[in-house]
Amino acid sequence: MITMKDIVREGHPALTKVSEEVELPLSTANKDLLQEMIQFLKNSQNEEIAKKYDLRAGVGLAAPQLGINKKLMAIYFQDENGKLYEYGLANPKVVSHSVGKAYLSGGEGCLSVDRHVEGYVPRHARITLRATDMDNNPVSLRLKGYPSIVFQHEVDHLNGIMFYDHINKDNPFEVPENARPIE
Ligand SMILES: CC(C)(C)[C@H](NC(=O)Nc1cc(F)cc(F)c1)C(=O)N(CC(=O)NO)CC1CCCC1
Ligand SMILES: [Zn+2]
Repeated sequence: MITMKDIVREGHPALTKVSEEVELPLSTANKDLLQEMIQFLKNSQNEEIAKKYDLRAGVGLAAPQLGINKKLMAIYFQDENGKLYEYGLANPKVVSHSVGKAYLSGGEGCLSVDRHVEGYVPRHARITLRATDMDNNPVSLRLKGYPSIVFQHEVDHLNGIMFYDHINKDNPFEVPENARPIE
């Protein structure tokens, strides 16, 4: 099972590399990896298991965070309406996005960053994301709000981008042009 010791931390080269697209249809190995990544997120949100294995509660995980530079990412969380987002995705791509921006009013963190980095992380408010899921089906997701932020955070990892790369150096809490806060 994946635990925190398997998650590489900032400074590790895998986090700043552009990852490779994976061959389709997904190999058994890549399917198993996506399944393990989703299981980590589920475990991390289970109080008992998280306590037993000292896991940080995570909503998304990208393969580079395991030192694996493949375009594979896992998402697991429920939005404020209780809608479950459970995805193991290969070769995700943001194919279109809104002009408008959005940011989490509390800023962002990262399972690979063991420090608090303050400031707003401006992202696209709405995106359309295309990928292949674990059953080798093409998926096209139209996302907004918190889900849009989570997916963008993970896709960034596949391109070697960390959340703090988006924070305005001169004024971390500057509200980006036509951006809206997500509470
Ligand atoms: C870095 C961490 C603070 C652990 C962050 N969790 C989070 O934002 N909140 C959270 C977690 C839960 F499990 C349940 C819940 F309701 C809320 C997170 O998982 N990530 C994912 C990550 O590091 N991926 O590489 C960071 C988030 C920042 C914005 C989107 C994802
Ligand atoms: Zn992260």
